[in-house]
Amino acid sequence: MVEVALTIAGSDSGGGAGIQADLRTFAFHCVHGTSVLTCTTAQNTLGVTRVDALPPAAVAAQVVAIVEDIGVQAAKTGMLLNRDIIATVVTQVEQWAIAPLVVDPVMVSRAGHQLLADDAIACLRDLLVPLAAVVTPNRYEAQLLCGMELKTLGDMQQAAKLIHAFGPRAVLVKGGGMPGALRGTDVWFDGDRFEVLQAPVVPTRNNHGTGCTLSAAIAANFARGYEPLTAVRAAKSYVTTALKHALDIGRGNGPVGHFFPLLPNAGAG
Ligand SMILES: Nc1ncnc2c1ncn2[C@@H]1O[C@H](COP(=O)(O)OP(=O)(O)O)[C@@H](O)[C@H]1O
Ligand SMILES: Cc1ncc(COP(=O)(O)O)c(N)n1
Repeated sequence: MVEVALTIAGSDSGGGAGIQADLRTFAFHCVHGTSVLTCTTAQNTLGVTRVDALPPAAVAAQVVAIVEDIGVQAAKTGMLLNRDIIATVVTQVEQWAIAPLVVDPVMVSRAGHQLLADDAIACLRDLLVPLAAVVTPNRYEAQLLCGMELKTLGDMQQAAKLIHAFGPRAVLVKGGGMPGALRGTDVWFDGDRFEVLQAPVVPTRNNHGTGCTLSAAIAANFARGYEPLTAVRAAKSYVTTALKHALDIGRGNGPVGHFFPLLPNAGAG
């Protein structure tokens, strides 16, 4: 049997993050990737210059086309942009019982461009996050979701607990935006136990798409039947290796190297 995963996310014209990173990650994990596009971004390694939303009806129609015919074993959400798209995604996820769902609460790009409207944060938190098997905020997203500043490992743990209270089955607070050694450290909380997932810090500026890749890898591992924490550990290990083989392209933050074993001249970036 071929496992199928779904990504509901935005397009990154530069190919480093968003739908493009998700589909490469699914392919690496030998999972068939289906995709629901929410918006296009004109984007490269330096930043985002334009964002265009798809009509909510177009988002809904893509979901229907996939689930009515193909079916999915797991899904993830990425950039959802605005309240109308979030509401549409919530309706579709509930109607078709799409699960397990990984929610990557994408809000700001690596280069600081806002990817989610201010008035959509509460909507994401109250309507979509409770449907998640795992929600994966980075430092800034965690701060916006729970209203506290994250500076230490203890802060990451407290934030994970606060975000868990919004209703997801588990929370992974990611450390890519944290200072020092915490940069490679993520905190898992499932309501029962905390786990600190540590990886050595990879010294590269080519880190575009790390969060998208991580959440897509978790979804791919879910599609393959992994238990949640096992899926997350394997996904983190994949992202660390992909970061080590990041691509030194463009003048800004290059993308992680999704197909590192196949790269003839894979460098550390
Ligand atoms: N320089 C780095 N070295 C090692 N791991 C990293 C580094 N930067 C990010 N990560 C890891 O990549 C994953 C994505 O995290 P993060 O970069 O915070 O997400 P986002 O792209 O959403 O901001 C996490 O597992 C994080 O620990
Ligand atoms: C379409 C899209 N989705 C998500 C991100 C976040 O990715 P990153 O945090 O690596 O910039 C992005 N930049 N663009």
